Amino acid sequence: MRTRLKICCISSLDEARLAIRLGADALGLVGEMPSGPGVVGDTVAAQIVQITPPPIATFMLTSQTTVDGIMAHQKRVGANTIQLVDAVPAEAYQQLHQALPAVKLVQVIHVLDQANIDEALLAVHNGADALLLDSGNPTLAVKELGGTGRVHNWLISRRIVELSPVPVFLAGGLHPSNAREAVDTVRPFGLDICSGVRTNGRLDEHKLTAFITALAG
Ligand SMILES: O=C(O)c1ccccc1NCC(=O)[C@H](O)[C@H](O)COP(=O)(O)O
Repeated sequence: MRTRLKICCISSLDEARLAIRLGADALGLVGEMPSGPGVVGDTVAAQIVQITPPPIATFMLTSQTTVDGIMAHQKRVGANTIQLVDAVPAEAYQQLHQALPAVKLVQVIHVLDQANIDEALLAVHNGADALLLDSGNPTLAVKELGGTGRVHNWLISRRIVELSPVPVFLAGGLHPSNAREAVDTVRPFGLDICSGVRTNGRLDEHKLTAFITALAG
């Protein structure tokens, strides 16, 4: 099965068009975060959603943890997928599904240790439609919720993929030189990439092409 590709931290219409032209399956639009380089304003994010054709998915990344906060963010952006980068209450998934039946929920799990395996399976049990395994650290005083450029323990991620009944994306420190190894080790449904295909903060066509080529090989 082809490994899907989500290009994250899309910061402009031009970056969106480039990612779409090169074959992205999904675009990531990073909302307000406690830390990290990839944030895009809600107005531009909403414009990117408008120009993105099907079947390409638009993932709105939110650090909101209340149903009201998440819904208000979704209303401003209009994406078809919500990526929850922080933990939310167990009941939030069903409440969001009821309020936004056409919108899919992707739960980020920041892989730090074996306990994240149970955390991942619980999120699926509670209603997550997919998982995204990343390298942040929500326990810090200023939370890291993504965009770290760091690789985590892929063997834990591999175990989550083996146990998960829903698709799992792998993120964190991916770049053209480790993309193939990541797929072979973890066997995810898709890869998610931000800093590894950027130069001076901008989406870099050459790096993205190299990443896609590595993935295909
Ligand atoms: O990029 C950010 O600033 C960011 C901050 C907080 C949450 C998510 C963020 N980025 C979006 C992503 O999901 C990244 O694609 C993912 O964390 C991988 O990033 P990288 O390690 O740089 O490829």
